[in-house]
Amino acid sequence: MDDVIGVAMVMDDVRGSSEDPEEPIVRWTCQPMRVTTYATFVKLAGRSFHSVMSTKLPHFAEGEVVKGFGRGSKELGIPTANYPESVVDNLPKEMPLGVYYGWGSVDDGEVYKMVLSVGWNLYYKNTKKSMETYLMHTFNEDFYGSKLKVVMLGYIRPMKDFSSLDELVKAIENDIYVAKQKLDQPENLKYKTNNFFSPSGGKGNEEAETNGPSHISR
Ligand SMILES: Cc1cc2nc3c(=O)[nH]c(=O)nc-3n(C[C@H](O)[C@H](O)[C@H](O)COP(=O)(O)O)c2cc1C
Ligand SMILES: Nc1ncnc2c1ncn2[C@@H]1O[C@H](COP(=O)(O)OP(=O)(O)O)[C@@H](O)[C@H]1O
Repeated sequence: MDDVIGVAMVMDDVRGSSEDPEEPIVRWTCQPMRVTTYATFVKLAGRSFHSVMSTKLPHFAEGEVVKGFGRGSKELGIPTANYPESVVDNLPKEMPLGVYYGWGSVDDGEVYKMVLSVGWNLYYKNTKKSMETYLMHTFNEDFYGSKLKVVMLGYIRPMKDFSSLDELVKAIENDIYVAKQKLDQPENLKYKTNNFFSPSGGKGNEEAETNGPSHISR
């Protein structure tokens, strides 16, 4: 097997297989992966992630803003507008959980830069998947019940479990910094004026046709 140089991390369920009460319930093990060169391994791993992203982004979503867990503004100083389950359920299953950047608008108003998390909020041990958007604008009041439109354009990082709230806030602040830079790039800037954000409500796909498939959840 001299052509096996890749290693895949595999999660094993080891419940009941050990006398040791300290033994974790699951254990990560390394298993060989058959590839001929290191370059192929890197290419395959990178390509599978990239190919998912390039077929799923841009992702256009639209829905009513609903109440979340009431922790965003109070604890973090970063309010996040939550989508209802119907919109979350419409996300393509293959789309990785994590933090995305893009553009967003409320009730067909101005279009702002945004960061959005998709996941289970590991820090809070949530059991329900959520989609939470922070729009980079200071609003005079809450907008529960309003229509939130977003286009997700790029992926920043996976969701993480932090040991303190301070670390979570710092990570989100860094996401905002990254998003601001990315969204100023011409290939992302052009989505700010996409027909999707007009009151007549294009699907967003018109512009995306040149960039590959896109998906909308309403
Ligand atoms: C850009 C961004 C990144 C986030 N990253 C994480 C993360 O890595 N881990 C995590 O547990 N929660 C993360 N969150 C979710 C926050 O924990 C969440 O916004 C907070 O729990 C408020 O929830 P609520 O608005 O439903 O009350 C992120 C949220 C945003 C907007
Ligand atoms: N810049 C903003 N981005 C997102 N939501 C905002 C913003 N400013 C005000 N809000 C309001 O704050 C709400 C989120 O507050 P938050 O404390 O996270 O509560 P919840 O847990 O109910 O989502 C949003 O639903 C929205 O009405």
